[in-house]
Amino acid sequence: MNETVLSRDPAVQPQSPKGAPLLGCRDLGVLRDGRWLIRGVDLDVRRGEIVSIVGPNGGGKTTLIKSLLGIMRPSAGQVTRAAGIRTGYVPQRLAVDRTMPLSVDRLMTLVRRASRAEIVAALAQTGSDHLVDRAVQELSGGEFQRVLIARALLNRPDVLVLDEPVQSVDFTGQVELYRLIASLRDRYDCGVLLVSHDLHVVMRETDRVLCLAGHVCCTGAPGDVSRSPEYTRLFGPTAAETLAIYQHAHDHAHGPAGEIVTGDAHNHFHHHGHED
Ligand SMILES: Nc1ncnc2c1ncn2[C@@H]1O[C@H](COP(=O)(O)OP(=O)(O)OP(=O)(O)O)[C@@H](O)[C@H]1O
Repeated sequence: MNETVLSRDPAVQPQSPKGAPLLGCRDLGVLRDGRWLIRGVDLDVRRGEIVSIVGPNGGGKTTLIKSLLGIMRPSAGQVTRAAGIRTGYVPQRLAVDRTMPLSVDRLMTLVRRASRAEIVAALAQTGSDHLVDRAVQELSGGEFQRVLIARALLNRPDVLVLDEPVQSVDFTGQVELYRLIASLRDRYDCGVLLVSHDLHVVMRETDRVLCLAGHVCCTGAPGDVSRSPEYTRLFGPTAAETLAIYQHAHDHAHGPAGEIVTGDAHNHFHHHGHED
């Protein structure tokens, strides 16, 4: 493992202290085709913390991170970004066709140039340097995700943004991947923003959770987590079986677009509320 190749050069960019806000938004909204995909979202990712965005399909998780990264244009509110920070992004989907012949080495440099030494060093950070000459289409789901994380590390990010990093990975692999992400946070003292469908594995390594269903349903520390039938309905029975679930009382419902619906909430998309 070569720490020096990827280490930050303080002469080039002084690092802000732990806890310093790096990336976030205020009252962020994205309107497309007359529909608010997300609305009124406040978020901060600070140096040294892992923030997880959870929520149902179509809840706007990808929309939020793409807006934070400048890939999608917000329609309301503000993105806040500390001066000079670098981001590393592990997208949910890659524009490259995984069935096309492509080596890991080449995949690593599709978006930004890097030397062979830098590529191998980045891969080593995710325990995948032995894969450098392999064909991408031969990789397992877990190996592929590790390579993508290594690729994001090439940018020496202050904030690592991962959109569903454990997709196509089995349960044990998911635990290992989240441990890896936590160890990268410790090693680089970066902030981490990650998206997940569910709560159960992500909770073990996360500092703060934001539940997004068009708007922020709730946000807080995983220490506040406990079981809740409403969350079981939202995230499925696995979440309830494997982990305490985010603590909040449930007092409203959301319609299909995430809007708050009052009245007979049980007939709606999901039903929950806030303690705070
Ligand atoms: N550019 C766009 N124009 C119009 N609608 C969009 C656009 N991008 C996303 N959407 C819609 O916005 C909603 C939120 O999508 P998004 O991908 O952000 O949700 P998500 O929470 O990441 O979902 P998933 O968990 O399925 O990945 C969806 O209904 C989607 O179809």
